[in-house]
Amino acid sequence: MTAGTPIGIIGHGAIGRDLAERLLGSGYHVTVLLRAGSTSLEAVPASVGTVHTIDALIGTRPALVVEAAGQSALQTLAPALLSAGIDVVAASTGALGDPVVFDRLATAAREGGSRLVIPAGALGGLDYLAALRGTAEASVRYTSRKPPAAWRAELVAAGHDPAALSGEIVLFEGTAADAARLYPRNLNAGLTVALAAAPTPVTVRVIADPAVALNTHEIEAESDLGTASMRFANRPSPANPKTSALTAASLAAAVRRLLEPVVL
Ligand SMILES: NC(=O)C1=CN([C@@H]2O[C@H](COP(=O)(O)OP(=O)(O)OC[C@H]3O[C@@H](n4cnc5c(N)ncnc54)[C@H](OP(=O)(O)O)[C@@H]3O)[C@@H](O)[C@H]2O)C=CC1
Ligand SMILES: O=C([O-])CC(=O)C(=O)O
Repeated sequence: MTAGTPIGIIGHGAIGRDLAERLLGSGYHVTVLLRAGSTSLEAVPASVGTVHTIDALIGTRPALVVEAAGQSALQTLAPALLSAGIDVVAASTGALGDPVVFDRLATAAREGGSRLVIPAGALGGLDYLAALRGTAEASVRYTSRKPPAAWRAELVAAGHDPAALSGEIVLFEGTAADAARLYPRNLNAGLTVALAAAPTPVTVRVIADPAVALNTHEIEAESDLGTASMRFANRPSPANPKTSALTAASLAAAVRRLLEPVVL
């Protein structure tokens, strides 16, 4: 990285704001894409550039762009960046559960000579899951376990009082794609696990658990190579309780990995 290397970020919410601070601190020049009239504009510091269109972001000639805005932003904005030869680091990986979206982005990257990068986000251990490819009898289970406060609306809709749960409630069990579609702001991590482990099948469970205080992600893998059990207990972002504070730190690590000469 040379000082002042331009980086783009889509979104300036809990993740985008934290990430921008981290990148500024490392000497990058940051430009944020926000919709005109967005309330997030108020919190953008003077040291960060702002643009309102994808063409204007491309015009800043970013070394790469990080999406931290939501599944629909990834789906609609990433193709133009990838086609223009700009690598995109995607936070909202859940959008890739739709095979049409996945193919559109993969085609844009192939044709533009760029890469769509899937970061670990709120998790870790993706290298282990990727290594299972081609291994017999492999299976992976991912469990998202968050405090009832993170699932207030869903619990009420299912007839539960979020403040009075005596034990865990399984809200969902099924595929990562269905989980990411049903819970677009909470279950990107399940799709990240599925992308890393593919074609190993992944079962996803979503649990509201009064016994946990943190956003907890559990990954269990079994195969001919052995077993793995990983657990990440993340503090929520102060700006958004659905989002783990780890996510912005993980995106900053992904930027370093892509732009610095020694790759971990
Ligand atoms: N991979 C992972 O492990 C994780 C992924 N995520 C993903 O990251 C996303 C962002 O999380 P978080 O920062 O907590 O969310 P926030 O709601 O705090 O912030 C979202 C930001 O994106 C902006 N935004 C939304 N849509 C667009 C758009 N089309 N164009 C430009 N800006 C847009 C919002 O501005 P405004 O609405 O004012 O326009 C806001 O600034 C989540 O929705 C989720 O998809 C989150 C946690 C973990
Ligand atoms: O940040 C988290 O704990 C996970 C999350 O919201 C997501 O996967 O979308």
